[in-house]
Amino acid sequence: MALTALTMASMPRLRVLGRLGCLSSRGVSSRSVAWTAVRATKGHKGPGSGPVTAFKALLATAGGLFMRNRPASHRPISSQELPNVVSELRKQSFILNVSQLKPSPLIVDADGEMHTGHESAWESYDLQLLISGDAKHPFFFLPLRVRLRFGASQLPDIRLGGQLAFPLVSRDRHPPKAFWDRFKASSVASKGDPVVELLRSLRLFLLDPAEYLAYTEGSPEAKRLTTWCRDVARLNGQRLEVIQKYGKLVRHPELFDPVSPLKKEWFHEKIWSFLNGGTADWQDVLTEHVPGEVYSFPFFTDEFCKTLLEEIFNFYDTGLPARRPNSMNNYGIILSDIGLEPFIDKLQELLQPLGEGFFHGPGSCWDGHHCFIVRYREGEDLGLDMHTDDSDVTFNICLGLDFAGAGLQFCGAMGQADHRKHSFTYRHQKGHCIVHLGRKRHGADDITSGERLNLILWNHSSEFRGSAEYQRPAYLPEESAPDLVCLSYTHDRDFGTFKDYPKGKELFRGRGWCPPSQAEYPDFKPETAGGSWKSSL
Ligand SMILES: O=C(O)CCC(=O)C(=O)O
Ligand SMILES: [Fe+2]
Repeated sequence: MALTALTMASMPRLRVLGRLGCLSSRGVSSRSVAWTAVRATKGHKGPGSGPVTAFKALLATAGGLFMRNRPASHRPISSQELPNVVSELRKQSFILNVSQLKPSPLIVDADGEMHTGHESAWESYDLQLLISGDAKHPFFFLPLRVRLRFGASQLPDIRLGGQLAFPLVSRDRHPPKAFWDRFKASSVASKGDPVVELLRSLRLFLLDPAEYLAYTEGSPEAKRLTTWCRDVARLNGQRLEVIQKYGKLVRHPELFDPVSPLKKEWFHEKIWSFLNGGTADWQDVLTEHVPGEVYSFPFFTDEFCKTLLEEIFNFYDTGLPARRPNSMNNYGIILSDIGLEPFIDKLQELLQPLGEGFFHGPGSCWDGHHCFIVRYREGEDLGLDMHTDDSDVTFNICLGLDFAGAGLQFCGAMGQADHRKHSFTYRHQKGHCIVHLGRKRHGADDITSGERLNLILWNHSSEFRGSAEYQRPAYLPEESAPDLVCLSYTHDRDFGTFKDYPKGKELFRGRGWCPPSQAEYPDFKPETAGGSWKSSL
């Protein structure tokens, strides 16, 4: 009862979050959106108010199910039925975990506008599940995260989490039309509990799409599917071989368990309590460095940093091959490539309320991630050029070791007039996490001594990526020449106008794209082919 009352009382504030989120797709920067959203709750002095309440509301479950009435033709699963659906799902042995039902934090409509579940035409609720794979399957051997969204249509919308290593599943994470057609045509759709049957069928489809879809042998669809399955198996082959080999050599097996929850003792007490419904004010737990844009907080304990580093060094010692996290990083490793995908899933789930609270839109409904270790030391990578991340929201956690230098420089957000204006320098501290939007320009100064390893978690939201804000972002002209610290030799067209290229990076000259021509500042001068513009005078 108390939970329902609290949730209901907080809903007008949630609507504020949502509406501002929509405005942002019409040009108001998401930075003012997130900050206003948090600030909007501040002046209100009544009980159960303030940012913590806003967070709690976001965390709250839909125990009370305050759905609006719908016309009968549009209510195949009524609000009264939803709790039964959830309890049926909880009884299924192939479903390893079922979350609480909660109002959809973000809905992107056909025009790309963003809404909350409470603003959409039909109230909408989300449920997260973990469905089991098959230990002997060539690629579906780890459990898979699935999000069900119950809304206006007869069956819930489905989005798949994880690595998307499945044939026929597109980048927006929806099962293909062929799956839905087959399911609706099959007799199981009308038997038993339709949602349980839907998930059972989804699992069968993911395990063996050819068998499930039963295309006529030799037909064009059957041939296309065979090729697709072969490509997926080939692309995943080496990754899975490494995971299986490393599975026998791991140092800390508890990190690899797909189902057991994260342990409280791995995390700093305050952030653990805050993320798990504690009563602390967010300002007591987080430091806001750039209003609405960059926050940090103590996250992993020193002991857990040590545990993670032991695992990482243990992997390096095996000599097993590892893909590099991205083109700018030569010594890191991708954590899902060594079998830590379930650990990252759990980390992402733990951190989701922070994304939702601070970055409505890019911080909502995360269903994908790219998580990796970056490593800097003498003779290897020393620092990282200015860049934006291919992430909606990034968490960056320092694991150690001892080092000096390595300031993390922040500039503006891509597409904003201050994109290349310096905003803040962060000093990494062991166990602390810094969080920012992926589109915020940042880069790491060179390490001057010692060795640094950080865990970087890039979060992706396929829901947000369907929005106009993501698909058709505004790109405003820069107001004036960039700050020197914000220049990127990899990306900028005027790097050589202001600076000499670092040794070994000269090949980037003339390859930059930033700023695009329509966003040049007054008196913009692109670099010349041979050297800096100044030296060619
Ligand atoms: O080294 C750092 O702290 C920053 C790393 C980073 O921004 C990245 O890998 O995308
Ligand atoms: Fe980055």
